[in-house]
Amino acid sequence: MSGPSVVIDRVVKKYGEARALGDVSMTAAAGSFTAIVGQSGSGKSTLLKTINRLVDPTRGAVRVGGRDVRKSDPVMLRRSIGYVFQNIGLFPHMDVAENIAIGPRIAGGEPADVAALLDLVGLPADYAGRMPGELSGGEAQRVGVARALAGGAKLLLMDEPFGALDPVTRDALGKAVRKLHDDLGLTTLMVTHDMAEALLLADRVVVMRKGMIVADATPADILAGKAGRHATALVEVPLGQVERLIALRDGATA
Ligand SMILES: Nc1ncnc2c1ncn2[C@@H]1O[C@H](COP(=O)(O)OP(=O)(O)OP(=O)(O)O)[C@@H](O)[C@H]1O
Repeated sequence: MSGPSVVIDRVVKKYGEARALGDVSMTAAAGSFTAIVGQSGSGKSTLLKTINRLVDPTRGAVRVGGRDVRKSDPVMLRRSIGYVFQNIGLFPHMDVAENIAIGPRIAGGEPADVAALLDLVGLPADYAGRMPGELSGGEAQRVGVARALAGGAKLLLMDEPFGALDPVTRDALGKAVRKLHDDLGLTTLMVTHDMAEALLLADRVVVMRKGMIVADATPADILAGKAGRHATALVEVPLGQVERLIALRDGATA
């Protein structure tokens, strides 16, 4: 069974007079991988947080699996939704196993299968006994993903999950998360600043600007320039870099 669909239906979020989201609508199909990109302050994190009720919209509705999230208790809702963010915030005084298992333990549900979860995120079983201070940034993010999935969540929200990592680790972790998404049949929404990462990992890319969605298209359509000028402008940056690198390589080998 795949993860639930997510529907954002004409959502507005105001902080006082400031409008972080203005009449935003989108649908993430069950089992899809959606990337949300856009400049700093465009509303990406706010949009993601309306799904697990860390933010309640001023107007509009959010539905997960067809159910309005306002009908769910926020704590129960968050237990059913995995959430990974930058600098994941592992508990420093607990070892990796305890960090992964904390959600199900507090909820009083089935204990987490720590060994299976470590395997799922590509960490050796003996990492269970390590303390967070003994992990690299990439390893800590892997533990964060394991913790997010420990309660059996089929919906995964990720907010700049690889933001603090070097490009090689970032690429490896991106591929690992995409594989996990496919193997477990998750629905995944990932906020990222990085258009190249979004294009390479997601089925669909949503571009935000000033609290609005200005493009919503497949990577192929965005790369073909069919998704409007804002999306095209964001693609030109990585494509331009690739072209310059290739020219540099060809110049060096000529
Ligand atoms: N709790 C809050 N109180 C007041 N304003 C807020 C709050 N959270 C976000 N904002 C404002 O809402 C707007 C959107 O913020 P948001 O964090 O969603 O953007 P973002 O696209 O995720 O940015 P970044 O990429 O920098 O994380 C910004 O102008 C921000 O200052």
